[in-house]
Amino acid sequence: MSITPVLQITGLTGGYSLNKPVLHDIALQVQPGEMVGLIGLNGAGKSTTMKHILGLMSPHKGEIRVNDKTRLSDPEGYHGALSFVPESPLLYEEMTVREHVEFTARAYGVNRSDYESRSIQLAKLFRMEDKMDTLSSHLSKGMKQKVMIMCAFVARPALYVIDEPFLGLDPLGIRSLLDFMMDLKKSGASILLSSHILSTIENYCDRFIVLHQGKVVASGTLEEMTAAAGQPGQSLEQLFYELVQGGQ
Ligand SMILES: Nc1ncnc2c1ncn2[C@@H]1O[C@H](COP(=O)(O)OP(=O)(O)OP(=O)(O)O)[C@@H](O)[C@H]1O
Repeated sequence: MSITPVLQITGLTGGYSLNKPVLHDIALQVQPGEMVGLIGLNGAGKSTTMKHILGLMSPHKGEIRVNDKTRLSDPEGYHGALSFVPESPLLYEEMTVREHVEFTARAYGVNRSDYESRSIQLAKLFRMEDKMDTLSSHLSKGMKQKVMIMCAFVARPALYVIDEPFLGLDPLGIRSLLDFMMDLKKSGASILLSSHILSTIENYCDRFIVLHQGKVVASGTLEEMTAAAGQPGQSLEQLFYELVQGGQ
């Protein structure tokens, strides 16, 4: 019996205007318990792909399924099954860290005791315990990013969509985030992660999808991709460089 992917994108063409698509016939899957790295140069289409998954943009063509549901067939089931960490923090200046996390937990229907235990765990993990009652406007850049991460992780959806989360995080924050994502994965969650820090994600992601100029130019495990390129043993960074430099 085949397993239903948590995220299945088929034939996605999309972008900001109908006559100038940014994404061209994208196909990708994320299986339960899998962490997939979405990599590409600036402007390759990573964030645009994520905006389509989140339903902030509608495909020109193609289909996106989360837990086998589409946004149109089951909007609640679709949106309730995913949470998002954006590239830049988007916070309410007048709300404290605790209020952000609590508000998000309520929106996802997390019960009180789970909210309490998870928020204590996340505050400790990201060293934010003494900032829980601080207004978001009084936080440093990296702390704001940590609030976005804590909000995404207070819920336990099937799929986390995480756009370049390491920017602004200190080395301890990066390690905490990676360790936490590994724990989530072990518990069966799926993660689609975009990042430019290839040397870091190389050791954490199960598979990679290389986007270049809005197209998938390679995908698979590092071993599969390096074998396909005839370069076994290459690092992700070396392979990526060779895959994209020809198209510049
Ligand atoms: N709001 C927008 N309106 C019009 N075009 C946009 C908009 N946002 C992005 N684009 C264009 O879409 C293309 C893909 O951009 P996207 O933000 O998806 O790239 P990315 O891979 O996430 O890059 P980065 O690594 O810099 O975050 C680029 O050509 C960009 O100029």
